[in-house]
Amino acid sequence: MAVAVASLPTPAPTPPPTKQQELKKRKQPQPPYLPNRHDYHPTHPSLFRIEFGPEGEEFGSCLRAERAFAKGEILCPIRSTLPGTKAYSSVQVLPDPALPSSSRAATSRPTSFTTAAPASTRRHIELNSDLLYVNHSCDPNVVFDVNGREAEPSEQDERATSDGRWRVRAEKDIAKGEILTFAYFSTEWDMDQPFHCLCGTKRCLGTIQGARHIEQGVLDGYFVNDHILAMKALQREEQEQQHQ
Ligand SMILES: C[S@@+](CC[C@H](N)C(=O)[O-])C[C@H]1O[C@@H](n2cnc3c(N)ncnc32)[C@H](O)[C@@H]1O
Repeated sequence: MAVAVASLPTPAPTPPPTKQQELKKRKQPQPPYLPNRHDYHPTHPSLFRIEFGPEGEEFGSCLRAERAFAKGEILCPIRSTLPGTKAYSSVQVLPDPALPSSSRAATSRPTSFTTAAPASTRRHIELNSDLLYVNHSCDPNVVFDVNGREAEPSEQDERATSDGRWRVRAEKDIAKGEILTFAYFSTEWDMDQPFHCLCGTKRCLGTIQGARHIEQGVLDGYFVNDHILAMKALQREEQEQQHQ
């Protein structure tokens, strides 16, 4: 039976979705490392473990320290990573192609999580471990130092300190049970999925979009990786040229 359209109440206009709602609706690509909360085997059991958020709540999980760490201590090398593409789950380790072609500059960008780019040319990597669950904070307690090169898989010592190898380092004294956080803009130039930061610290910068959107003076207060510093220098040069 046909419904008389004129008899239907006029629907209230629907407000346009907020950016946050848009992001939530967007289908997330699945990172290669996705632990099963019901059968979880920590990748670094003596160092940290995932605290899973409420089931069904996207991004509600975090990583907690399993023991105390002293400021400056290496928590672990970053190794056994996989090639990635720009995504909420990946970490940028080389500059963007349009930006300075330093000796570490990459070739073309990988197009999927599993694209087999040689390690020396990967611009984004998937951590492929519980480190994926380190949230962002504007006052972080660890740094992801991805200067140099990936730590060797053969390194047996979880806390190897060899220079020039990627590692996670304590930025402050960390107590057992503390949530581990790093500043995402210390690795990311222009993030795939900006988000409204909920770190709740006095230093909170609000929306986190990557280093491209942060003043150098603010970045000066943080550990920032070389590829970000290089891109920041080029950005300044370009801005100066535009003002001439
Ligand atoms: C690599 S995941 C980190 C783990 C994530 N919490 C989870 O449960 O899968 C990165 C995403 O976590 C969320 N996130 C991380 N730090 C955050 C923060 N300080 N405030 C709000 N959301 C955050 C964002 O959605 C971000 O895109």
